[in-house]
Amino acid sequence: MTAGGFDGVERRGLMFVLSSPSGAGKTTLSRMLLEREPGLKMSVSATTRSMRPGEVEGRDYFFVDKQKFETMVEQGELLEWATVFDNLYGTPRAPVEAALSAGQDVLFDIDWQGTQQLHQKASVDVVRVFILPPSAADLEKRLHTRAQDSDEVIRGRMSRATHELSHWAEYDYIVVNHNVDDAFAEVQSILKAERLKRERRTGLTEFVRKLQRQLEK
Ligand SMILES: Nc1nc2c(ncn2[C@@H]2O[C@H](COP(=O)(O)OP(=O)(O)O)[C@@H](O)[C@H]2O)c(=O)[nH]1
Ligand SMILES: Nc1ncnc2c1ncn2[C@@H]1O[C@H](COP(=O)(O)OP(=O)(O)O)[C@@H](O)[C@H]1O
Repeated sequence: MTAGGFDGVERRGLMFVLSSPSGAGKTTLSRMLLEREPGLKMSVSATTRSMRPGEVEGRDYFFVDKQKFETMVEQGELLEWATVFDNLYGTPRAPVEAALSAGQDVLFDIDWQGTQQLHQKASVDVVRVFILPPSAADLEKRLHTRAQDSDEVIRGRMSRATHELSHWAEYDYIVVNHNVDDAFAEVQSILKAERLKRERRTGLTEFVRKLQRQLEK
């Protein structure tokens, strides 16, 4: 799991997790990160929920039925999985392992249950970021402006928000999404700083040795 360091120092790939109550802005921030951050690949989850207008199979999710999802669980094909809003969601293992071994970082839009499972499996490689909405009224407004769910589904998402929120303290970083450009800048800074962490930079010893040899000449 060695990522080509952008400054010539090899490092281990990391798993960058964004969680939030539904509607706080994870999908928006994920898309911005993927557009602007080279070396970052989205983990596309499998889900039993139905496709929303505008969603694309294989880009937003792999849409599967319950039977197929259960087979994936039985065959150990999922790195983590959980039930959210009465639907099943899970992270296919193979693409994550392939991306990490090809030297890429992986971005996850998963809930607190999945984050806990990933952290148990690979704690040092997992960076957990929780996105907060500025207020409950903003959250509800965003769910309505997204215009992809019925009023009943939105009510369900709002009532679940309290539960999702209660897990905020299990995360390494908290970003309040008032303004999308500011929130994006914060998330991007977290990624940049985490990429520079000494413990991930497997090539540092060799790099410093080389520097020392140069200095001794
Ligand atoms: N544990 C887990 N949660 C997931 C996965 N994929 C998506 N989720 C979470 O499921 C929740 C519902 O996702 P979705 O139906 O797309 O609605 P959204 O909240 O509007 O993005 C969100 O909290 C996602 O982060 C996954 O593979 N594993
Ligand atoms: N800072 C923001 N201010 C206003 N609207 C936002 C902001 N961030 C996201 N949105 C909008 O809120 C809605 C929900 O955002 P989305 O990224 O789909 O949230 P999530 O993936 O967390 O459910 C979308 O319509 C999105 O364009």
